[in-house]
Amino acid sequence: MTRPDRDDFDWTAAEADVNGADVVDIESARAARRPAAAPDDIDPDDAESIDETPPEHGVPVDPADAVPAEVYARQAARRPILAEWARSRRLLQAAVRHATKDAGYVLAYHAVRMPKYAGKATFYAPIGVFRGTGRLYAWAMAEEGNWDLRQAAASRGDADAWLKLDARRQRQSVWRWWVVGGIGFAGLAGTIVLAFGPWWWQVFAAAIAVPLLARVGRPADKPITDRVVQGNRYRKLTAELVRRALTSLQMSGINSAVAKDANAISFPQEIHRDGPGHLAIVDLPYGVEASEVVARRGKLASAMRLPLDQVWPEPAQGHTGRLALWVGYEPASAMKQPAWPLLAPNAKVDLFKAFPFATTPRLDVVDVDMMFRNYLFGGQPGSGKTFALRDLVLAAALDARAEVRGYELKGVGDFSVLEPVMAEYGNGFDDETLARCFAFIEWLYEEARRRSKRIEHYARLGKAPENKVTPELASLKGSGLHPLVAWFDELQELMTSKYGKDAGELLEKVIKLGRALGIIILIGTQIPDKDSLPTGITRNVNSRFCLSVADQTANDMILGTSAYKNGYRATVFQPVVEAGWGVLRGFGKVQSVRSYYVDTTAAGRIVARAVALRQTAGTLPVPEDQTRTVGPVADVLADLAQVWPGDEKSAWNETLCGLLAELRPETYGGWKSAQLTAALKPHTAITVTSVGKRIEGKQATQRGIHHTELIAAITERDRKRSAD
Ligand SMILES: Nc1ncnc2c1ncn2[C@@H]1O[C@H](COP(=O)(O)OP(=O)(O)OP(=O)(O)O)[C@@H](O)[C@H]1O
Repeated sequence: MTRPDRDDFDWTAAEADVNGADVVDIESARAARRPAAAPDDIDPDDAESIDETPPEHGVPVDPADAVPAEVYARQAARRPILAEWARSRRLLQAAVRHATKDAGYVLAYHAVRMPKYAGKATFYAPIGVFRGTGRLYAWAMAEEGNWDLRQAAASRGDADAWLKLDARRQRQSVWRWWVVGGIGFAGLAGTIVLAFGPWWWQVFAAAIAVPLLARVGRPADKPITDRVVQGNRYRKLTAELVRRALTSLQMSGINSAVAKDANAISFPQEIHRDGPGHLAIVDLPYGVEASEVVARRGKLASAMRLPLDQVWPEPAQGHTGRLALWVGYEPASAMKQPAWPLLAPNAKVDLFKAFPFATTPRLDVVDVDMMFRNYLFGGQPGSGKTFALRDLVLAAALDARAEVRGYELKGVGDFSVLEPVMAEYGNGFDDETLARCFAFIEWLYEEARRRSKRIEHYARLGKAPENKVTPELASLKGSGLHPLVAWFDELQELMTSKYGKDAGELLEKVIKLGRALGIIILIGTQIPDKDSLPTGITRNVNSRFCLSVADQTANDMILGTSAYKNGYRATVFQPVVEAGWGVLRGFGKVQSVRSYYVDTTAAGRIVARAVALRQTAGTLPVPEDQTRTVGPVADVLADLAQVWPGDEKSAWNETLCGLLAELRPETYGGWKSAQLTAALKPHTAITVTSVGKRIEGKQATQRGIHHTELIAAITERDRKRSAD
């Protein structure tokens, strides 16, 4: 090594520095600097094969081994072996159904145009004969093969080259003429055979030959068959379409996030086929809730240029920002809902088991059961709640054990078709019907009390292990624990009448008490506010079906507090147009479903079957006898008259309750003044009022009734009975 010749350099110090440093082998140092991964396939001399990815800085914040392996395994998104639509019977069926439907459509489309096609084909076929012959001749002459070369030789005046090229053409043409000759001979033979063969041979040959010749003879821009116009029947759901739709909702949370990061809307699963449509699971930008998108269903449909009932956004499982957007191949209104399975001639219902009640937008069947449940149906006029409620009553009719009683307080007679199987039925909103309905609720309460005693008895015998009605007890004749289905349509009519307050309180008690005792309450209401539907009832009902409603308050009255906030919004349905659609809650996943549509004729068929079943089981109610078997209300007037204290003109309720309890402790035991007031409500002749009395020289006032009014009520009742 030559040292630089500089006089002022301290060589001794420099040597010492170098001695202190590590001496490194340059090759091994380079090797160490290269990335450890895949050292074999990197050629150090080839710059292009060197991995230039920047080295990772530090370890991951949450090292992989800190998360349990099984959690990782659960989270690992494996791609399915089979396509989503081929993995389940249901999806496969839906896909096949869709394909068949499409094929059927195309077939039908062409079938009706057959005469037109036949005319066109007959017109073009002769042209095809000439054009085909011309083409065959040109092919046999093999003129086209080296035409350009021969032309060039001719223009150059190169006779030698031209002759050689033409000889080549002739050679090619020879075998082609043989082929043409063969075809001609076969054609001739075929024609002779056809001429002498049976007629259908000729038809068959024409069916093949005419379209082929027409195909050759038609101008290139005039196809024989019409185009099957698909229009925008269905728009395939793509990530781009979903992104565009979501950003068109003008939601600041989405738009600002997407402006910063185009991938702020992500898809944890690929968009896949699901039933007759496609499902996109979407992770919305941070902080945006799926419910906010659900509320904008109309805008979403507009952004996709699709009818409203083709677009079904729902909150998805996982987190509140996950949206399940299902888009059908066609609008739900165009998809034919299958017939209600209970219309089948041998369908029966066991109220302890689930039966089909509705279908989802994907046409999956949704089953419901009725035992140990109370139902609340709500929706604005034309939402389809009466029809939905009637479905349940029809199902109940098909269980011969069930006793069906109910009132429709609209007065239209939607349920009159069920009259033959109902032990009690009222229709109307006049005072008398309302009074009967109220008396029925009181009877229900008494019935619940009676049933609780019966359950206690059977529990002691070991026949009701959970102190609940069992299928065996329900079937046991004389147990008095058979399913009792009590339905009320347009209950708001009763709740806003003078009976409302007491009826509400009693019905709440029945709902709470009766659930385990086989009493099933079904309520339909149009105005779900707290005057029309006491909160005590809405709170205690465990199965809810909210059809089209106008606002959030109504929605949450039916579906429960926060339902609207959580994205379960029946406000998105339009009355009449989307009749029967609603949000069903209480059966696993909260979802939008459409109740089966059963018109009155079909309902009549079910009732006829229910009558037959009940005749066999001996449970068909006697039409004339619609009175309840046991009921304090029926006898309370007579009982009061019997216990009336001497010739008093008026009496306090409290005194009367004590006397009634002495007369019939099993019925009146524990009655308070308010209960007597409620029991007397149906009898308009009696007014419970303040009655003053002098007791031991002191004046005291309490609620009570007058004897004259009691007598008047009895007279009126007797008059009505004889008139009936
Ligand atoms: N599941 C359904 N599928 C299709 N159409 C339905 C369905 N249910 C009801 N409809 C239609 O909607 C109309 C209104 O239904 P329904 O009488 O049950 O409404 P409603 O909510 O009870 O209205 P209102 O309070 O005025 O009585 C019915 O005449 C029927 O044609």
